[in-house]
Amino acid sequence: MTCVQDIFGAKAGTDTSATVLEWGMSELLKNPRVMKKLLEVSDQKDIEVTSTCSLLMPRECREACMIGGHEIPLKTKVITYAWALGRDPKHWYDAEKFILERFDGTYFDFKGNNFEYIPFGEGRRMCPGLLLGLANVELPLVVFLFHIDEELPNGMKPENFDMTKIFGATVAWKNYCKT
Ligand code: HEM
Repeated sequence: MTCVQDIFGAKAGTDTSATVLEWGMSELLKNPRVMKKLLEVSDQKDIEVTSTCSLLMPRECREACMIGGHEIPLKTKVITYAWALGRDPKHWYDAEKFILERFDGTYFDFKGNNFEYIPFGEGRRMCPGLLLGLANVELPLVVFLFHIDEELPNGMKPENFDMTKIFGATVAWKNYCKT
């Protein structure tokens, strides 16, 4: 059962938005092409950015079933690995690259209808904070876009921008404190 502590204390409502925001800003700094394009379109339409930052979604089987040829008994705990789904080359070209245009003209949404991309989970236990989470991310990101210099400081090159990750329930920046 979800409780108030889950929302405000135990990070579901805070770490998630902060993580998406951090990675969104980092990806934009690392990919000047995307940043430039977003700046161009930002006057014309709303900007929508989501990302898979909660990686592991546990479920318990209500009935025995088969998954990928494996028999899964009743009450087995199964964990959906959202990170791997979002990078599966069966569904995504150049999956490791930050290409926002990949969603142009596709039917994908992020509301749990397409299992290839489930940043907010899916089904009855999907994220109840979806709308607040979007606002938490989109508003600061737009402010960031309007105020950021397109170039990195101190002659730093986008290709040297360190994006090393640490995997847990969310993805953290490994070298967060290093400059
Ligand atoms: C961009 C921001 C956010 C992302 C990417 C995100 C993502 C997720 C994901 C993937 C899950 C697991 C869903 C599943 O198991 O199917 C989840 C659950 C949850 N999220 Fe979020 N979330 C975000 C923001 C928020 C906010 C702002 C709140 C509350 C204010 C919130 C509250 C919760 C709660 C309470 C759950 C547990 C739901 C349950 O177990 O029934 N989330 N979130």
